[in-house]
Amino acid sequence: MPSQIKLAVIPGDGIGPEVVAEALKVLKATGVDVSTTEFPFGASHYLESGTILEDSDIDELATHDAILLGAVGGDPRDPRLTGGIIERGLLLKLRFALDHHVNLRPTTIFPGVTSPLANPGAVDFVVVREGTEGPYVGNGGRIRTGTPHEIATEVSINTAFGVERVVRFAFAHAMGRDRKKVTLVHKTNVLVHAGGLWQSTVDRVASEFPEVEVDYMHVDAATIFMVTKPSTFDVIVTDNLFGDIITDLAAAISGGIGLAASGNLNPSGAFPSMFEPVHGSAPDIAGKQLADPTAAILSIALLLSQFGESDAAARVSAAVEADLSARGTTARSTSEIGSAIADAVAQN
Ligand SMILES: NC(=O)C1=CN([C@@H]2O[C@H](COP(=O)(O)OP(=O)(O)OC[C@H]3O[C@@H](n4cnc5c(N)ncnc54)[C@H](O)[C@@H]3O)[C@@H](O)[C@H]2O)C=CC1
Ligand SMILES: CC(C)CC(=O)C(=O)O
Ligand SMILES: [Mg+2]
Repeated sequence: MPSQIKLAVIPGDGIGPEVVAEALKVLKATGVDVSTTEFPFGASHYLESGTILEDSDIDELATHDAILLGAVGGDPRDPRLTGGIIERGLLLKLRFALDHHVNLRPTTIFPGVTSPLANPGAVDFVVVREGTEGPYVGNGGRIRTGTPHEIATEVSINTAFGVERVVRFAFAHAMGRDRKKVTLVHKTNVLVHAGGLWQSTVDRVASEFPEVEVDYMHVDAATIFMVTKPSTFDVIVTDNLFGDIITDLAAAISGGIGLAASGNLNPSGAFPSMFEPVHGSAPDIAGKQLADPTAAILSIALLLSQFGESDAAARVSAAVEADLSARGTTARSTSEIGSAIADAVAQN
């Protein structure tokens, strides 16, 4: 573990800078020795400079111990930003280049938080989403464009190597949890090729983890059980696309997208891991101090845990829990929430 954590900070677009500012307040309040370097990448930087993320930028980011990212994605009405040019050229490019093959997304209902579910029961699961493969790799194309016979493909990539390493991570992660259960979420009844690889990999890896209970659920059914009986899940392992979709649902059932933290992990440590809220740049509320910074702040707790700073991580989580319990109905700005949590961390 480094004596000082060198953190690269990419505030990004929309509410990204607003929530990152609060996350950094809280990080500072922990007293952990962290140096921060801010990078301007995002939609505005692209519109000003014409570049999104150069290879040299990645090299520079890779000299850091970790990355904190707010969110990226510019004004959806701007024709220069269509096709997710920033999301793909910045966020996905970074995840791929820095080999963030584990996208860890914990889901829990904190005390005092109201879930929209009628009977939430116990909600405490973590989604282990594959982060470097699936249909997000850009393997596709369009032919006969502009004709009624246009063909578009978006081919999902699933390698034995890529699937096995994330499945292994999920089982190892389950071993550190009370319930020790892994559920593969996929669509093996239709996506038989990719699904077959995922299922056979889970079966093989499972034999090395006899203490772990293994389950399978089709992704459509998983969306039912996440709402009707979320206690079904402990560790979910799934591909990049399904993981993206079900973690927004997971965020919603646990009290809101503004509470959902994530880590894009490179477990080998060869590259810096990247911590970010699950949400996007939320252009509908950007610039108004309406965003909940809790997800970004909880991403700091994940970051601190990753660096063995378990005491500081626990102080951040405890301060968030206390703040959530006391929220009531009084509206507070992004900055007011961040300052309250930072003050609580500093006092503990
Ligand atoms: N990791 C990233 O950088 C991500 C970027 N995006 C990008 O963000 C842009 C907007 O995407 P959307 O699909 O609208 O998803 P979004 O997550 O930005 O917003 C969905 C809804 O949740 C609300 N919301 C999001 N974060 C919130 C917070 N912290 N507090 C309170 N409310 C919050 C928004 O106001 C909006 O109503 C797009 O350009 C998209 O591609 C989307 C998801 C992840
Ligand atoms: C914007 C996408 C590239 C990513 C996303 O929605 C996510 O990682 O949750
Ligand atoms: Mg998403």
